[in-house]
Amino acid sequence: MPDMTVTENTGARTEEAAALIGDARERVNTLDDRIIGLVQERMAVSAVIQDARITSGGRRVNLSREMEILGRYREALGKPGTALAMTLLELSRGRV
Ligand SMILES: O=C(O)C(=O)C[C@]1(C(=O)O)C=C[C@@H](O)C=C1
Repeated sequence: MPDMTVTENTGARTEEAAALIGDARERVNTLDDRIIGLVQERMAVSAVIQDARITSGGRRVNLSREMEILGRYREALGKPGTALAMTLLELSRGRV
């Protein structure tokens, strides 16, 4: 009889699978922490660019640059990459 506390948490049906999933979930959590940190770092760098542009008399948004970024993410990750890039842009410059 498998340990139900472990298998309920992971959805696994064997102890072996539950252990593997537990380890892999730790790695996913570590990666997510790093991704969140990188997103926050991206937001801060983007704010520096936007402030410089606005202070110099320009506009917050630069559409041609956004198209370039959307293209990079789409090329690397496909259609969901475009959605991810749009979310990153919204986090970085707010809604337009
Ligand atoms: O690259 C710029 O010029 C930025 O202002 C940064 C950034 C971004 O977060 O990627 C933010 C707003 C612009 O519309 C385009 C891109």
